Amino acid sequence: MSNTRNVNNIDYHDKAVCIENLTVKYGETLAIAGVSLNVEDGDYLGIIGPNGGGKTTLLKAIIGLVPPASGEIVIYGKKTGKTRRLLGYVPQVTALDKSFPITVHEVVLTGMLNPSFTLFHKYTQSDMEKGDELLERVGIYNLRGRMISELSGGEFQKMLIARALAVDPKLLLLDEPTASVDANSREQIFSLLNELNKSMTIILVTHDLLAVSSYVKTLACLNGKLVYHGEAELNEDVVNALYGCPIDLIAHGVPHRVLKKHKEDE
Ligand SMILES: Nc1ncnc2c1ncn2[C@@H]1O[C@H](COP(=O)(O)OP(=O)(O)OP(=O)(O)O)[C@@H](O)[C@H]1O
Repeated sequence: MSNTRNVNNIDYHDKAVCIENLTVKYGETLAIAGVSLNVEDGDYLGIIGPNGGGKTTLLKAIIGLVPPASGEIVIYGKKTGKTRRLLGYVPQVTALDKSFPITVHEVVLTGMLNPSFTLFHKYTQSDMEKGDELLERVGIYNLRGRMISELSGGEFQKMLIARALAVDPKLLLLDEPTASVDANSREQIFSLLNELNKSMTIILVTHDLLAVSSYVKTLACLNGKLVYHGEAELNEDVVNALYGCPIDLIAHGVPHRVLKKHKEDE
């Protein structure tokens, strides 16, 4: 993938994400191995898999936060490192300090900063207005002056989505945006993501298997390597390869048990 057209004559500008044979290590720990994955422009991809399966690592590699040990990633025809203005990122909330003394509006404004900003950066009036518009868009304008320590889980996630939208991304990446949110906020977040998907590609890492069939367009299953990539309806073999145990899923909006019970459960 040294240029934007490979031997198969695929134009990488047409794709949101092209990942070829990606391996990422942390020291001696192999986090993901040999992952190849193409994401179409306009897709809404869900990534699922067990704890430690490499989901967060894959997102971080796409963003350029962790370097590949081998393999290549191209985002809308650009190599990682040159894609900042294309990407919006909603990290796992556990990676953030909720006690930091900052308001909701101020957090959203930080999404507009580029890496060369100084401590004395002054936002313009249009930055301030854009911050307000983004808060309106995610439905929490009324909370603009509130300290982030005083937000519910759902409000916090909506604020992070607003911040990620500050660069007007073509690709929005979210790491478990419905973790620790109530059922009502969960619905609101998925409805917001559906709306956003009309104008941007979305990649969503989730443990929320209920969301998988109901909301996303395509699905990738990661357990160190890519076990499955395709339509958003799982079959027994894939779930078994991923989790190796019975698990509740929603298919066509109807809860059912995808795998047979373990012998000891009977
Ligand atoms: N900073 C790090 N240093 C060392 N090892 C790491 C680091 N981050 C992740 N790992 C390891 O890499 C592997 C993949 O982790 P990763 O967080 O990507 O998985 P995940 O699928 O997102 O897990 P979870 O569902 O629990 O969030 C795990 O073995 C993890 O322990």
